[in-house]
Amino acid sequence: MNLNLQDVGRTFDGKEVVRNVSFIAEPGEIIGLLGTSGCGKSTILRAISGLDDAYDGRIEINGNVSRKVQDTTGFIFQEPRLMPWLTVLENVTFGLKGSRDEKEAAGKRYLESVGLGGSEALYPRALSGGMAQRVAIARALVTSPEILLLDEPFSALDAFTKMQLQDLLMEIWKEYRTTIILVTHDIDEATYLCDRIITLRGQPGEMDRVITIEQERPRERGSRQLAEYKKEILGSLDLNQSTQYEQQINS
Ligand SMILES: Nc1ncnc2c1ncn2[C@@H]1O[C@H](COP(=O)(O)OP(=O)(O)OP(=O)(O)O)[C@@H](O)[C@H]1O
Repeated sequence: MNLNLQDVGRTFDGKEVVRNVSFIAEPGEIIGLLGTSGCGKSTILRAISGLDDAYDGRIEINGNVSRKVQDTTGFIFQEPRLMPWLTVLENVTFGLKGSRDEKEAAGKRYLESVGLGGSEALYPRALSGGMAQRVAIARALVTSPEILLLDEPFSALDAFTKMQLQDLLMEIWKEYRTTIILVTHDIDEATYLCDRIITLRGQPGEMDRVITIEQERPRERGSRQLAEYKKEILGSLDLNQSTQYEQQINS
């Protein structure tokens, strides 16, 4: 899946919040969008997703312009957004086309691949935050998306679960080679997962740097090389506009 953004911008009620965002994501590439709060990361993701069609500029998916939600796009949000009255398996297969047997088989397969084989009959209330987010990942994958849009998918999780799910995402990516656009506040997460990181800054948010992470996978968390990238990214962010990164400067 090739994704091409050309001069994408967005204005809400006369207020410009995103300006001139352009980049190409090659098939299988993982691109991180990083920037201080309010610089327009989620707005860009919503434009790519087709959930918002009132943006300026042009977004092409595999060479086609479309302002509608695509079947080939999967979403994972910060919170799992599961339906409490449906079982884990029903949550994953909800809205899927095909016979009941086909849907169940697909749901089970993807639950297995996120480490939740055997949990099909549970209800969301019985799940930990990490398990619930695994269900959300399975639900996104079950449609065989060519592009995955991730909006701070792990930021509500504790540090340990977060690392487990980042590694799970890497395993899934190795298998399916899905193009991934990842919005995150976590610089370590971005340097660990992404091929390229786009930093955004200002109001309206504009692209500042595009940083290619030239490191083989699997990467080593906390390595000297990733620390160098982190320094470069911190140098690009509007830190005086945000307290969000203070903790990350010191870690
Ligand atoms: N539907 C909307 N109507 C009006 N303003 C909006 C709307 N959606 C977003 N905005 C504004 O656009 C700006 C960018 O918001 P957005 O959520 O994209 O930022 P963000 O970088 O993802 O922030 P955060 O990191 O805090 O999630 C903000 O000033 C926000 O208030």
